[in-house]
Amino acid sequence: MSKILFIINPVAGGGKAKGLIPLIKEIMDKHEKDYEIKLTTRPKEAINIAEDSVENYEITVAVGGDGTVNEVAKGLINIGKGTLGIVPGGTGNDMAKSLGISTEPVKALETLCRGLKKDIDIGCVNDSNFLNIASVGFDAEVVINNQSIKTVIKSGISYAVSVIYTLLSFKKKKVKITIDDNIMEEKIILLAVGNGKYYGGGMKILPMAKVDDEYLDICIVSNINKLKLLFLFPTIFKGNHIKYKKYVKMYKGKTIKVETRDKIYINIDGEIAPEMKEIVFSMEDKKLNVLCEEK
Ligand SMILES: Nc1ncnc2c1ncn2[C@@H]1O[C@H](COP(=O)(O)OP(=O)(O)OP(=O)(O)O)[C@@H](O)[C@H]1O
Repeated sequence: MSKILFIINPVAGGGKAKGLIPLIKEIMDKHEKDYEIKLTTRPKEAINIAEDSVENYEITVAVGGDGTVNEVAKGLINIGKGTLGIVPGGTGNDMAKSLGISTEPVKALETLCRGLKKDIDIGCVNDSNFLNIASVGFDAEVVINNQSIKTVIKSGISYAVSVIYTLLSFKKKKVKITIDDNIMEEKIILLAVGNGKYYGGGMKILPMAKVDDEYLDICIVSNINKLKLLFLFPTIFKGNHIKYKKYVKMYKGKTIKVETRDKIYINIDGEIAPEMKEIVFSMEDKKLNVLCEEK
């Protein structure tokens, strides 16, 4: 029988992940699973726990939000072994959504017990890996602005305030984009590249993306004024922005290069990387094995 390790981030979702411990025990005992639970004590510790666990546990489950999933995945990718499971317990659970894993903990735990696995693609952006989405432009600045805004506004409204603030202060970025052999010059609002569909807490920015198709999906938003952007923004939640072809262009590719003289930041699975002038998105040769809802 596969041994399962649950790595729980006790602060994820404001304590929601930690509150799932009784449910995890109940469902694992019901299915007579051989499992263990470990709690992280500090940021990034999940990477080391995952690295150390692969020899003894076939399945390592991240219980938390996207930050916890990324850390556990990083540990497994570093060692090149093991299977990742996810029980969503964070405020943002975009990776789970991109994999079709339910954000309802009972369903997510049943998915684990069913044991369906698939190998998913691993994205690469300069020297970093990403599983879900890496992006430049508007949304990266929203994340940066939200870091200071949320110190003043401590509720969920801080993100909406940050979107409006960024909309007012944002300057379009002049970039040269090369998607495989296709070169274009654009003044972009944003460019998102990914394996998964969802980011930013449930926005379906790449509706056609498949985590295992060995292609990166690309969304470029350009040629749009701020007022129209304000109306376009809510359509991203359901993936309807792709209908507005004058402003939103969708591509698939293997290698995407972005060059600019402007100041741009990258949002890599929700973490902001320092400013860069040249960004190359590509696909790793290796894959990550995950427990999922369907093959
Ligand atoms: N014991 C701990 N104490 C404090 N921080 C921790 C601990 N364990 C993990 N972390 C950090 O908590 C952060 C948030 O985790 P995660 O994204 O899973 O939760 P979240 O509630 O969805 O967060 P967010 O509000 O950022 O979306 C991660 O950056 C992780 O490194």
